[in-house]
Parts: sequence; C-alpha cells; structure tokens
Amino acid sequence: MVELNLDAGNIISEDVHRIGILAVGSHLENHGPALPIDTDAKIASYVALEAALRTGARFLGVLYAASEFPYVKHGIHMDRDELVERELKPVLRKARRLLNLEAAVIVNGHGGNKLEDCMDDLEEELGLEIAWNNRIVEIEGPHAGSGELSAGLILGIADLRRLDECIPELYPEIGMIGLKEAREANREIDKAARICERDGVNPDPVLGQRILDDAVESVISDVKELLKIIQEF
Ligand SMILES: Nc1nc(O)c(N)c(N[C@@H]2O[C@H](COP(=O)(O)O)[C@@H](O)[C@H]2O)n1
Ligand SMILES: [Fe+2]
Repeated sequence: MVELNLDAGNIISEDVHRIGILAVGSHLENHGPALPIDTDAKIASYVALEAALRTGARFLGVLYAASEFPYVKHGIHMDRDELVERELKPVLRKARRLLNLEAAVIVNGHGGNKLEDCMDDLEEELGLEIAWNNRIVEIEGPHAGSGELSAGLILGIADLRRLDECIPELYPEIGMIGLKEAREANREIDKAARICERDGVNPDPVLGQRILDDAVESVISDVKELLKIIQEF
C-alpha cells in the first residue's frame, strides 16, 4: 500500500484530507438573458473550489441535479426527496468510501434546494459530519437580480451586452417578478420580487466580489469547524 504525503502542499492540517466540499446548484434554470442557465451550479462550484484550494479540503465537484417547488416554473428540477435519495446520498457515500472522508461541506447555490433539514438524517445514515452551507443564497438577493448578476460578472459568465433586455416582461424569472404562482405561494419569493421591482437589475463588480468572498470565507469557516469535530475523536 502506497504511503501518501498527507503533509504536502498548502493545507491547513493533514486532517483536512478527511473533509470534502461538494457544490450543489442548478444547471437547468433560466436567469434572464445576461446569465447562463447553469449560473447556480457555476457560482456554487467556484465557491466550493476556492474554499478547497485555500484550506486543502477535498473538492468533490458539483451535483448534476437540483430540486425546486413545483410552483416555481423557471427551470427543470426534481423533487427534494428524489434529489436526496437518488443523487446526493450516492455521491456522498462513494466519496466517503473512496476518499476515506469523515466530513463534508455541501455548498448550495440554488434557492430551491431546501435540504438543510435533511442533514441530520444524512449524517446518521452515511456516518459523516456534514455542514450545509447556504450562504450564497442567503446573501445574493433576488433570483437573477443585481447580486447574482454581479457575482456572474466577476466569474466572467455574465453577458452585459444584453443588460437592456433584462426586463421582467421579457424574462419573468428575473427577480421572479413575473412568476405569479410562485409569488402567491411563497412569501420569501414575493418579498424578493418586490425588492427587484424596486431596485432593478444593476451589475456591480464590488458587490459581486463581496458576495463571492463572503461565501468562500463562510465555507472555510465550516471546514475549520468540521476539522475541530473530527480531531476530537
Ligand atoms: N429558486 C428558488 N426557489 C425557491 O423555492 C426560493 N424560495 C427561491 N428564493 C429566491 O430566489 C433566490 C435564489 O435564486 P437562485 O436559485 O440562486 O438563482 C433566493 O435568493 C430568493 O430570493 N428561489
Ligand atoms: Fe436557482
């Protein structure tokens, strides 16, 4: 059996090899004309990879699936239980087995992935310490609004030549302003839509960088918390 150089490279501890970072977003979701349909997956992947590079934790890639409430009709998603049972559990189980992981941070970039209350069961069933990190969704503001567009601008995935087409009459998903059923069903969505109606969609590189930096720092702090937990045992 090969002896691995666990102490090699820019890592915060040799034990960080026992922690994985998995991104989850959505690859199939409309974000107006200036952002690609896989915006959520790309933002989550960037944050997860950057945190892995800065701590030495294992980057586990991005999940290909995402969930959404049926009343939010702006993309192609599955229901939450299917996402957890058929997509998330098998990936975490395989990572645990192949990489000898003891903990994982799941970095979420999509508002419809409401998985925080599944984490205890997942930990129990998989024998992993898991941190659910929803920071991107908590701080980006309305769907395909100024925050998400600004983060996309920093990542180079935004096409600002189409900014003048970013109007809800053409793209109802912007701020979810035109998604009537979703606004009636979900107060959080309706509140975000009102904010977007008030503020419009304004790309701001300083805002974008701040959102990404805040999210990366939040994942790094989750890694450090998990490190303390796994080092106790
Ligand atoms: N996509 C989605 N589904 C829900 O069920 C939601 N409650 C929300 N919330 C709003 O949309 C933003 C997330 O947009 P992305 O999914 O990251 O593109 C979130 O900040 C809320 O404003 N979204
Ligand atoms: Fe989303």
